[in-house]
Amino acid sequence: MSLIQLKNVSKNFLEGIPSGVSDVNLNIKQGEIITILGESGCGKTTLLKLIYGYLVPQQGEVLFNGVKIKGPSEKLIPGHDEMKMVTQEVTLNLYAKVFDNIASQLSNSDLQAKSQLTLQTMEFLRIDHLAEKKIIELSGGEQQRVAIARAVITEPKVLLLDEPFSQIDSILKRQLRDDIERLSKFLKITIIMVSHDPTDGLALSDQLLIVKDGKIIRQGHPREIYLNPQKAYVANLIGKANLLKNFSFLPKTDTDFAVYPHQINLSYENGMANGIIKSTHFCGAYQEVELIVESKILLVHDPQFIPFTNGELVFFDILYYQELEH
Ligand SMILES: Nc1ncnc2c1ncn2[C@@H]1O[C@H](COP(=O)(O)OP(=O)(O)OP(=O)(O)O)[C@@H](O)[C@H]1O
Repeated sequence: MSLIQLKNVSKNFLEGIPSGVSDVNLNIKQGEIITILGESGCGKTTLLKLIYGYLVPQQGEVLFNGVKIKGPSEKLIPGHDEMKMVTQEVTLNLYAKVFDNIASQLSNSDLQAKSQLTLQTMEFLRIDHLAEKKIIELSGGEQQRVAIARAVITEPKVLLLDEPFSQIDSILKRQLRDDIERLSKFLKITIIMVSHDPTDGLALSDQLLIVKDGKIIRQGHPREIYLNPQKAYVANLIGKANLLKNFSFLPKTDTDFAVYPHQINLSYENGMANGIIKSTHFCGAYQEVELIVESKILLVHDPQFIPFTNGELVFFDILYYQELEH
């Protein structure tokens, strides 16, 4: 059975103009990690707030364990009791210590147990060394972990994270990804997060939800969606894919194709077609090359770091591509 169900849920902020989300159907099982992906303004945060009970749908219903979720006007403190939401805004007490910020979520009925659980939670999120520091003295990434610790100390069934990776560098990202996985695995918390960076979602999630213009247009395992994106929007969102349409080197067909930048091979010697180098940028594991082909730009990831010069003629081969649906 689903832990959370959205049935034909719509929330429109502006009458007559599409905004928010419309006609969303969704089932989330306990213990899953879900990532909501989509371009800016497509309705990701609105979806999260509807699940939490911060917003009330104009149509349809949101159920938790089969029971309709109450909206903010029906509750003293808005938000479902068995869920916790961590947003990008700092909701911590900036001038209080880390320990106190986290412990404040627990009652004072057993002070020893309160202290012990706070310590355990800090250890789990690897912030115990920060216990005596004030929030204002922490980096954005450290504050993020404190906010998560504060959210999970009361053992919610669901943790909603709005852009958890937005403030942190790539090393901390790995650690936070690992923490999120451990929260899901060991504490069995269902995690629903919003991200604009597809790599976070691809690495972590049991399910990706791809949102466009307020609608879930695709839902499934990251691997399945990556290998068969079906739509240009999806392919571009999750892998910066090039849309292959009306190129002379393609077979004459009505079908459009998407090709990820690493699926194009560049060479000076030969290839299926040629193009002109527009730019190259070093990106660490590869160089990102913009290639002008028949007046359009193809984005290519070249792991060989061929020392191309702008304006040069080069050949390319497409190693593999994905067929798109109409
Ligand atoms: N309180 C509100 N009043 C009016 N319009 C709103 C409100 N909240 C959101 N919207 C509009 O609804 C749409 C979806 O907003 P939402 O914040 O859910 O998008 P998002 O996908 O999370 O965007 P981003 O990635 O930029 O945070 C946007 O067009 C936004 O302007």
